[in-house]
Amino acid sequence: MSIPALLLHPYQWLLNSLRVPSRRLHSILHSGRHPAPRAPRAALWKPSGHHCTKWMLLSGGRRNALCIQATLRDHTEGLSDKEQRFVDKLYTGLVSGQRACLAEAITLVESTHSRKKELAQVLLQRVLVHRREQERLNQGKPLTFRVGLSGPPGAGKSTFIEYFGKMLTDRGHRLSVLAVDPSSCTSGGSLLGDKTRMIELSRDMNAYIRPSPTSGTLGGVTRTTNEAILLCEGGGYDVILIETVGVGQSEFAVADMVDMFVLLLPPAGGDELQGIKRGIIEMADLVAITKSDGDLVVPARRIQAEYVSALKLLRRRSGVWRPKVIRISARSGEGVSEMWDTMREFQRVMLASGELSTKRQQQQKVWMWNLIQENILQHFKTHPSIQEQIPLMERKVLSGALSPGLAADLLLKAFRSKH
Ligand SMILES: Nc1nc2c(ncn2[C@@H]2O[C@H](COP(=O)(O)OP(=O)(O)OP(=O)(O)O)[C@@H](O)[C@H]2O)c(=O)[nH]1
Repeated sequence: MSIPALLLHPYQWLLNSLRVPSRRLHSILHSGRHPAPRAPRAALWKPSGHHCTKWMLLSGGRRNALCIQATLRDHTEGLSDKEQRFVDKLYTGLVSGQRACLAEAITLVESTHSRKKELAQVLLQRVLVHRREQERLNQGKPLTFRVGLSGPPGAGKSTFIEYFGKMLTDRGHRLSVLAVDPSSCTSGGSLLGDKTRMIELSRDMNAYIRPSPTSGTLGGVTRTTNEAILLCEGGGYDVILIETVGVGQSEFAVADMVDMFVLLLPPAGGDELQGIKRGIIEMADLVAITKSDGDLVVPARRIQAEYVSALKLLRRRSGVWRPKVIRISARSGEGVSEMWDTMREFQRVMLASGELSTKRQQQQKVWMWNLIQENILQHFKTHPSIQEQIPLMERKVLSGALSPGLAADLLLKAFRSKH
Protein backbone atom coordinates (compact mmCIF):
# COMPACT_ATOMS: atom_id res chain seq x y z
CA MET A 1 0.00 0.00 0.00
CA SER A 2 1.47 3.33 -0.92
CA ILE A 3 0.97 6.83 0.37
CA PRO A 4 -1.76 7.80 -2.15
CA ALA A 5 -4.02 5.15 -0.69
CA LEU A 6 -3.59 6.90 2.61
CA LEU A 7 -5.03 10.05 1.13
CA LEU A 8 -8.14 8.09 0.37
CA HIS A 9 -8.25 6.17 3.62
CA PRO A 10 -6.02 7.26 6.48
CA TYR A 11 -6.51 4.10 8.53
CA GLN A 12 -5.21 2.05 5.66
CA TRP A 13 -1.85 3.75 5.88
CA LEU A 14 -1.70 3.29 9.61
CA LEU A 15 -2.53 -0.33 9.15
CA ASN A 16 0.17 -0.76 6.56
CA SER A 17 2.84 0.85 8.65
CA LEU A 18 1.87 -1.37 11.56
CA ARG A 19 1.39 -4.44 9.40
CA VAL A 20 -1.85 -5.37 11.14
CA PRO A 21 -4.59 -7.15 9.18
CA SER A 22 -7.21 -4.66 8.05
CA ARG A 23 -10.21 -6.26 9.76
CA ARG A 24 -8.34 -6.45 13.03
CA LEU A 25 -7.23 -2.82 12.97
CA HIS A 26 -10.73 -1.75 12.08
CA SER A 27 -12.11 -3.62 15.07
CA ILE A 28 -9.45 -2.13 17.35
CA LEU A 29 -10.13 1.37 16.19
CA HIS A 30 -13.86 1.07 16.39
CA SER A 31 -14.50 -1.22 19.33
CA GLY A 32 -11.97 0.35 21.67
CA ARG A 33 -11.06 -3.17 22.84
CA HIS A 34 -7.48 -4.06 22.18
CA PRO A 35 -6.77 -7.70 21.34
CA ALA A 36 -3.77 -9.45 22.85
CA PRO A 37 -0.56 -8.35 21.15
CA ARG A 38 1.32 -10.76 18.96
CA ALA A 39 4.54 -8.86 18.65
CA PRO A 40 7.71 -10.69 19.65
CA ARG A 41 8.39 -10.55 23.37
CA ALA A 42 11.65 -8.74 22.78
CA ALA A 43 9.70 -5.83 21.35
CA LEU A 44 8.25 -5.16 24.77
CA TRP A 45 11.64 -4.76 26.34
CA LYS A 46 13.49 -2.94 23.66
CA PRO A 47 10.98 -1.70 21.17
CA SER A 48 11.98 0.15 18.09
CA GLY A 49 9.80 3.13 17.29
CA HIS A 50 7.95 0.93 14.82
CA HIS A 51 7.18 -1.88 17.21
CA CYS A 52 6.40 0.55 19.89
CA THR A 53 3.68 2.19 17.85
CA LYS A 54 2.25 -1.25 17.31
CA TRP A 55 2.30 -1.98 21.02
CA MET A 56 0.75 1.34 21.87
CA LEU A 57 -2.21 0.47 19.72
CA LEU A 58 -2.54 -3.17 20.48
CA SER A 59 -1.74 -3.63 24.11
CA GLY A 60 -3.45 -2.80 27.37
CA GLY A 61 -2.80 -0.01 29.86
CA ARG A 62 0.34 -1.28 31.58
CA ARG A 63 2.13 -2.25 28.41
CA ASN A 64 0.95 0.95 26.85
CA ALA A 65 2.61 2.95 29.61
CA LEU A 66 5.76 0.84 29.30
CA CYS A 67 5.81 1.47 25.61
CA ILE A 68 5.42 5.23 25.93
CA GLN A 69 8.23 5.26 28.48
CA ALA A 70 10.38 3.23 26.12
CA THR A 71 9.66 5.62 23.25
CA LEU A 72 10.57 8.54 25.42
CA ARG A 73 13.74 6.75 26.52
CA ASP A 74 14.61 6.01 22.90
CA HIS A 75 14.13 9.67 22.06
CA THR A 76 16.07 10.81 25.10
CA GLU A 77 18.92 8.40 24.44
CA GLY A 78 19.19 9.85 20.95
CA LEU A 79 20.00 13.29 22.37
CA SER A 80 23.53 14.53 22.68
CA ASP A 81 24.65 15.68 26.14
CA LYS A 82 24.24 19.27 25.05
CA GLU A 83 20.72 18.66 23.76
CA GLN A 84 19.82 16.77 26.91
CA ARG A 85 21.04 19.65 29.08
CA PHE A 86 19.10 22.10 26.93
CA VAL A 87 15.83 20.16 27.24
CA ASP A 88 16.42 19.62 30.99
CA LYS A 89 17.03 23.32 31.50
CA LEU A 90 13.91 24.31 29.59
CA TYR A 91 11.76 21.75 31.35
CA THR A 92 12.96 22.63 34.85
CA GLY A 93 12.64 26.35 34.21
CA LEU A 94 9.23 25.95 32.63
CA VAL A 95 7.63 23.90 35.40
CA SER A 96 9.09 26.21 38.02
CA GLY A 97 7.31 29.13 36.34
CA GLN A 98 10.20 30.98 34.65
CA ARG A 99 8.78 33.10 31.86
CA ALA A 100 12.03 33.17 29.90
CA CYS A 101 12.01 29.36 29.72
CA LEU A 102 8.37 29.34 28.65
CA ALA A 103 9.18 31.85 25.90
CA GLU A 104 12.15 29.77 24.76
CA ALA A 105 10.09 26.58 24.83
CA ILE A 106 7.37 28.13 22.66
CA THR A 107 10.03 29.33 20.23
CA LEU A 108 11.31 25.75 20.11
CA VAL A 109 7.89 24.28 19.23
CA GLU A 110 7.45 26.93 16.57
CA SER A 111 10.73 26.04 14.94
CA THR A 112 10.62 24.51 11.49
CA HIS A 113 14.11 23.03 11.90
CA SER A 114 13.71 19.24 11.93
CA ARG A 115 16.08 18.53 14.84
CA LYS A 116 14.55 21.30 16.92
CA LYS A 117 11.14 19.87 16.18
CA GLU A 118 12.33 16.55 17.65
CA LEU A 119 13.69 18.27 20.74
CA ALA A 120 10.38 20.10 21.08
CA GLN A 121 8.54 16.78 21.08
CA VAL A 122 10.79 15.42 23.83
CA LEU A 123 10.10 18.51 25.89
CA LEU A 124 6.36 18.40 25.21
CA GLN A 125 6.17 14.76 26.20
CA ARG A 126 7.82 15.57 29.53
CA VAL A 127 5.44 18.47 30.08
CA LEU A 128 2.53 16.17 29.27
CA VAL A 129 3.69 13.61 31.84
CA HIS A 130 4.04 16.40 34.41
CA ARG A 131 0.54 17.69 33.66
CA ARG A 132 -1.01 14.24 33.85
CA GLU A 133 0.57 13.74 37.24
CA GLN A 134 -0.81 17.06 38.45
CA GLU A 135 -4.26 16.19 37.14
CA ARG A 136 -4.07 12.83 38.87
CA LEU A 137 -3.41 14.64 42.15
CA ASN A 138 -6.44 16.82 41.35
CA GLN A 139 -8.76 13.76 41.13
CA GLY A 140 -8.35 13.62 37.36
CA LYS A 141 -9.88 17.07 36.81
CA PRO A 142 -8.19 19.57 34.49
CA LEU A 143 -6.37 22.34 36.33
CA THR A 144 -6.71 24.82 33.55
CA PHE A 145 -9.43 26.60 31.65
CA ARG A 146 -8.90 27.12 27.93
CA VAL A 147 -10.95 29.90 26.43
CA GLY A 148 -11.12 30.89 22.76
CA LEU A 149 -11.93 34.54 22.15
CA SER A 150 -12.89 35.83 18.77
CA GLY A 151 -14.43 38.92 17.26
CA PRO A 152 -14.17 41.17 14.23
CA PRO A 153 -11.52 43.89 14.06
CA GLY A 154 -12.46 46.78 16.32
CA ALA A 155 -14.87 44.68 18.42
CA GLY A 156 -12.92 45.68 21.50
CA LYS A 157 -10.92 42.49 22.03
CA SER A 158 -7.70 44.03 23.30
CA THR A 159 -9.48 46.54 25.54
CA PHE A 160 -11.52 43.68 26.96
CA ILE A 161 -8.53 41.36 27.47
CA GLU A 162 -6.65 44.13 29.25
CA TYR A 163 -9.51 44.72 31.70
CA PHE A 164 -10.47 41.05 32.05
CA GLY A 165 -6.85 39.94 32.42
CA LYS A 166 -6.16 42.46 35.20
CA MET A 167 -9.32 41.34 36.97
CA LEU A 168 -8.21 37.69 36.83
CA THR A 169 -4.66 38.33 38.01
CA ASP A 170 -6.02 40.48 40.87
CA ARG A 171 -8.06 37.46 41.87
CA GLY A 172 -4.96 35.28 41.97
CA HIS A 173 -5.14 33.63 38.57
CA ARG A 174 -2.26 33.28 36.18
CA LEU A 175 -3.31 34.13 32.67
CA SER A 176 -1.68 33.51 29.35
CA VAL A 177 -2.91 35.11 26.15
CA LEU A 178 -1.98 33.45 22.89
CA ALA A 179 -2.87 35.61 19.93
CA VAL A 180 -3.39 33.60 16.78
CA ASP A 181 -2.93 35.69 13.71
CA PRO A 182 -2.62 33.74 10.48
CA SER A 183 -1.97 36.99 8.63
CA SER A 184 1.26 37.44 10.58
CA CYS A 185 3.30 35.55 8.03
CA THR A 186 2.15 37.79 5.18
CA SER A 187 2.16 41.06 7.09
CA GLY A 188 5.59 40.32 8.50
CA GLY A 189 4.52 40.82 12.08
CA SER A 190 1.81 39.75 14.39
CA LEU A 191 -0.98 42.26 14.64
CA LEU A 192 -2.79 40.54 17.45
CA GLY A 193 0.28 39.77 19.47
CA ASP A 194 1.38 43.37 19.44
CA LYS A 195 1.99 44.15 23.08
CA THR A 196 1.14 47.81 22.68
CA ARG A 197 -2.45 46.61 22.50
CA MET A 198 -2.39 45.47 26.13
CA ILE A 199 0.18 47.65 27.81
CA GLU A 200 -0.76 47.13 31.44
CA LEU A 201 -1.36 43.42 31.16
CA SER A 202 1.95 42.84 29.42
CA ARG A 203 3.68 44.33 32.49
CA ASP A 204 1.80 42.06 34.88
CA MET A 205 4.03 39.26 36.21
CA ASN A 206 1.05 36.91 36.39
CA ALA A 207 0.14 37.38 32.77
CA TYR A 208 1.97 36.16 29.71
CA ILE A 209 1.07 37.52 26.27
CA ARG A 210 2.43 35.87 23.21
CA PRO A 211 1.65 36.00 19.52
CA SER A 212 1.19 32.56 18.09
CA PRO A 213 2.57 32.94 14.58
CA THR A 214 1.52 30.28 12.16
CA SER A 215 2.75 28.94 8.90
CA GLY A 216 -0.34 30.50 7.39
CA THR A 217 -2.14 27.20 7.18
CA LEU A 218 -4.83 25.86 9.44
CA GLY A 219 -2.49 23.01 10.32
CA GLY A 220 0.03 25.64 11.39
CA VAL A 221 -2.51 27.19 13.72
CA THR A 222 -3.39 23.79 15.09
CA ARG A 223 0.09 22.65 15.79
CA THR A 224 1.87 25.66 17.18
CA THR A 225 -1.08 26.93 19.18
CA ASN A 226 -1.97 23.57 20.67
CA GLU A 227 1.61 23.00 21.70
CA ALA A 228 1.91 26.53 23.10
CA ILE A 229 -1.22 25.85 25.20
CA LEU A 230 0.41 22.74 26.69
CA LEU A 231 3.56 24.67 27.50
CA CYS A 232 1.66 27.54 29.14
CA GLU A 233 -0.23 25.01 31.25
CA GLY A 234 3.06 23.35 32.16
CA GLY A 235 4.31 26.80 33.18
CA GLY A 236 1.53 27.06 35.76
CA TYR A 237 -0.91 29.34 33.91
CA ASP A 238 -4.43 28.30 34.84
CA VAL A 239 -6.43 30.42 32.39
CA ILE A 240 -5.36 30.24 28.76
CA LEU A 241 -6.97 32.75 26.45
CA ILE A 242 -6.58 32.16 22.73
CA GLU A 243 -7.46 35.26 20.78
CA THR A 244 -8.24 35.28 17.09
CA VAL A 245 -9.82 37.70 14.61
CA GLY A 246 -13.24 36.38 13.72
CA VAL A 247 -13.15 36.88 10.00
CA GLY A 248 -11.13 33.94 8.72
CA GLN A 249 -10.79 30.24 9.22
CA SER A 250 -8.45 30.25 12.18
CA GLU A 251 -11.25 30.74 14.71
CA PHE A 252 -12.70 27.38 13.66
CA ALA A 253 -9.36 25.75 14.40
CA VAL A 254 -9.24 27.63 17.72
CA ALA A 255 -12.78 26.57 18.63
CA ASP A 256 -11.51 23.00 18.26
CA MET A 257 -8.78 23.42 20.86
CA VAL A 258 -10.55 25.18 23.74
CA ASP A 259 -13.01 24.32 26.50
CA MET A 260 -15.15 27.37 25.84
CA PHE A 261 -15.52 29.58 22.81
CA VAL A 262 -16.49 33.22 23.40
CA LEU A 263 -17.50 35.62 20.67
CA LEU A 264 -17.17 39.38 21.17
CA LEU A 265 -19.44 41.49 18.96
CA PRO A 266 -19.61 45.29 18.83
CA PRO A 267 -23.00 47.01 19.08
CA ALA A 268 -22.97 47.57 15.35
CA GLY A 269 -25.39 47.01 12.52
CA GLY A 270 -25.40 44.25 9.93
CA ASP A 271 -22.89 45.93 7.63
CA GLU A 272 -20.12 45.99 10.17
CA LEU A 273 -20.78 42.39 11.11
CA GLN A 274 -20.79 41.09 7.58
CA GLY A 275 -17.29 39.72 7.90
CA ILE A 276 -18.44 37.49 10.71
CA LYS A 277 -19.24 34.06 9.45
CA ARG A 278 -22.53 32.56 10.46
CA GLY A 279 -20.72 29.33 11.29
CA ILE A 280 -18.70 31.02 13.97
CA ILE A 281 -21.81 32.09 15.83
CA GLU A 282 -22.80 28.43 15.95
CA MET A 283 -19.50 27.65 17.67
CA ALA A 284 -20.04 30.22 20.43
CA ASP A 285 -20.77 29.10 23.99
CA LEU A 286 -21.06 32.73 25.00
CA VAL A 287 -21.68 35.89 22.98
CA ALA A 288 -20.68 39.17 24.60
CA ILE A 289 -21.88 42.44 23.09
CA THR A 290 -19.09 44.91 23.81
CA LYS A 291 -18.99 48.67 24.48
CA SER A 292 -22.31 48.62 26.29
CA ASP A 293 -21.82 52.07 27.82
CA GLY A 294 -23.02 55.65 27.23
CA ASP A 295 -24.86 56.11 23.96
CA LEU A 296 -24.00 52.59 22.92
CA VAL A 297 -26.18 50.94 25.57
CA VAL A 298 -29.30 51.19 23.40
CA PRO A 299 -27.81 49.61 20.26
CA ALA A 300 -26.05 47.04 22.47
CA ARG A 301 -29.44 46.02 23.93
CA ARG A 302 -30.92 45.72 20.45
CA ILE A 303 -28.04 43.54 19.18
CA GLN A 304 -28.30 41.42 22.31
CA ALA A 305 -32.00 40.77 21.65
CA GLU A 306 -31.25 39.91 18.00
CA TYR A 307 -28.63 37.38 18.99
CA VAL A 308 -30.78 35.85 21.71
CA SER A 309 -33.41 35.11 19.03
CA ALA A 310 -30.83 33.93 16.50
CA LEU A 311 -29.19 31.52 18.93
CA LYS A 312 -32.55 29.92 19.71
CA LEU A 313 -32.76 28.76 16.11
CA LEU A 314 -29.32 27.17 16.11
CA ARG A 315 -28.62 23.54 16.82
CA ARG A 316 -27.37 23.02 20.36
CA ARG A 317 -23.84 21.73 20.60
CA SER A 318 -24.00 20.68 24.22
CA GLY A 319 -26.52 18.64 26.13
CA VAL A 320 -26.01 20.68 29.29
CA TRP A 321 -25.18 24.21 28.18
CA ARG A 322 -27.32 26.71 26.33
CA PRO A 323 -25.26 29.56 24.79
CA LYS A 324 -25.89 32.93 26.44
CA VAL A 325 -25.78 36.49 25.14
CA ILE A 326 -24.59 39.16 27.54
CA ARG A 327 -23.57 42.83 27.40
CA ILE A 328 -20.25 44.12 28.68
CA SER A 329 -18.21 47.30 28.78
CA ALA A 330 -14.46 47.15 29.17
CA ARG A 331 -14.51 50.92 29.64
CA SER A 332 -16.85 51.00 32.65
CA GLY A 333 -16.18 47.38 33.63
CA GLU A 334 -19.87 46.64 33.68
CA GLY A 335 -20.79 43.03 33.13
CA VAL A 336 -17.18 41.76 33.04
CA SER A 337 -17.22 40.19 36.49
CA GLU A 338 -20.61 38.60 35.73
CA MET A 339 -19.14 37.34 32.47
CA TRP A 340 -16.40 35.52 34.38
CA ASP A 341 -19.07 34.03 36.68
CA THR A 342 -20.91 32.75 33.60
CA MET A 343 -17.70 31.28 32.24
CA ARG A 344 -17.01 29.50 35.53
CA GLU A 345 -20.57 28.23 35.53
CA PHE A 346 -20.01 26.81 32.05
CA GLN A 347 -16.83 25.10 33.24
CA ARG A 348 -18.56 23.67 36.31
CA VAL A 349 -21.56 22.32 34.37
CA MET A 350 -19.41 20.85 31.60
CA LEU A 351 -17.04 19.22 34.10
CA ALA A 352 -19.85 17.74 36.17
CA SER A 353 -21.55 16.24 33.11
CA GLY A 354 -18.29 14.77 31.79
CA GLU A 355 -18.68 16.76 28.56
CA LEU A 356 -15.51 18.72 29.18
CA SER A 357 -13.28 15.65 29.42
CA THR A 358 -14.92 14.10 26.37
CA LYS A 359 -14.43 17.34 24.46
CA ARG A 360 -10.75 17.52 25.37
CA GLN A 361 -10.23 13.88 24.41
CA GLN A 362 -11.94 14.36 21.06
CA GLN A 363 -9.87 17.47 20.42
CA GLN A 364 -6.67 15.46 20.91
CA LYS A 365 -7.81 12.98 18.29
CA VAL A 366 -8.84 15.70 15.83
CA TRP A 367 -5.48 17.36 16.42
CA MET A 368 -3.57 14.17 15.62
CA TRP A 369 -5.51 13.57 12.39
CA ASN A 370 -5.19 17.20 11.33
CA LEU A 371 -1.44 16.93 11.69
CA ILE A 372 -1.32 13.68 9.76
CA GLN A 373 -3.43 15.10 6.94
CA GLU A 374 -1.42 18.28 6.81
CA ASN A 375 1.85 16.34 6.70
CA ILE A 376 0.79 13.92 4.05
CA LEU A 377 -0.65 16.60 1.84
CA GLN A 378 2.58 18.54 2.18
CA HIS A 379 4.56 15.42 1.28
CA PHE A 380 2.36 14.90 -1.77
CA LYS A 381 2.53 18.48 -2.98
CA THR A 382 6.28 18.75 -2.63
CA HIS A 383 7.12 15.35 -4.07
CA PRO A 384 9.45 15.81 -7.08
CA SER A 385 7.33 13.61 -9.34
CA ILE A 386 4.22 15.67 -8.61
CA GLN A 387 5.37 19.21 -7.96
CA GLU A 388 5.82 20.22 -11.59
CA GLN A 389 2.68 18.42 -12.77
CA ILE A 390 0.35 20.19 -10.33
CA PRO A 391 0.21 23.58 -12.12
CA LEU A 392 -0.36 21.83 -15.44
CA MET A 393 -3.19 19.73 -14.06
CA GLU A 394 -4.72 22.74 -12.34
CA ARG A 395 -4.70 24.63 -15.65
CA LYS A 396 -6.36 21.72 -17.43
CA VAL A 397 -9.04 21.50 -14.77
CA LEU A 398 -9.61 25.26 -14.90
CA SER A 399 -9.99 25.24 -18.69
CA GLY A 400 -12.36 22.29 -18.52
CA ALA A 401 -10.04 20.01 -20.50
CA LEU A 402 -9.84 17.53 -17.62
CA SER A 403 -12.37 16.61 -14.98
CA PRO A 404 -11.18 17.20 -11.38
CA GLY A 405 -11.60 13.50 -10.67
CA LEU A 406 -9.43 12.41 -13.58
CA ALA A 407 -6.77 15.02 -12.76
CA ALA A 408 -6.66 13.79 -9.17
CA ASP A 409 -6.42 10.17 -10.33
CA LEU A 410 -3.54 10.98 -12.67
CA LEU A 411 -1.61 12.86 -10.01
CA LEU A 412 -2.15 10.12 -7.48
CA LYS A 413 -1.07 7.50 -10.00
CA ALA A 414 2.11 9.42 -10.78
CA PHE A 415 2.81 9.75 -7.08
CA ARG A 416 2.16 6.07 -6.42
CA SER A 417 4.44 4.94 -9.24
CA LYS A 418 7.37 6.77 -7.64
CA HIS A 419 6.96 5.02 -4.30
N1 LIG B 1 -17.21 52.94 24.44
C1 LIG B 1 -16.39 51.91 24.45
N2 LIG B 1 -15.39 51.81 23.54
C2 LIG B 1 -14.58 50.75 23.58
C3 LIG B 1 -14.74 49.71 24.54
N3 LIG B 1 -13.80 48.77 24.31
C4 LIG B 1 -13.08 49.19 23.25
N4 LIG B 1 -13.55 50.38 22.81
C5 LIG B 1 -13.02 51.16 21.68
O1 LIG B 1 -13.17 50.42 20.49
C6 LIG B 1 -12.04 50.59 19.64
C7 LIG B 1 -11.46 49.23 19.28
O2 LIG B 1 -11.03 48.59 20.44
P1 LIG B 1 -9.91 47.47 20.46
O3 LIG B 1 -9.84 46.93 21.82
O4 LIG B 1 -8.66 47.98 19.85
O5 LIG B 1 -10.56 46.42 19.46
P2 LIG B 1 -9.92 45.09 18.88
O6 LIG B 1 -11.04 44.13 18.68
O7 LIG B 1 -8.78 44.63 19.69
O8 LIG B 1 -9.43 45.60 17.49
P3 LIG B 1 -8.28 44.98 16.54
O9 LIG B 1 -6.99 45.22 17.27
O10 LIG B 1 -8.42 45.81 15.29
O11 LIG B 1 -8.60 43.56 16.32
C8 LIG B 1 -11.07 51.48 20.41
O12 LIG B 1 -11.21 52.79 19.97
C9 LIG B 1 -11.52 51.36 21.86
O13 LIG B 1 -11.27 52.51 22.60
C10 LIG B 1 -15.79 49.86 25.51
O14 LIG B 1 -16.00 49.01 26.39
N5 LIG B 1 -16.58 50.98 25.40
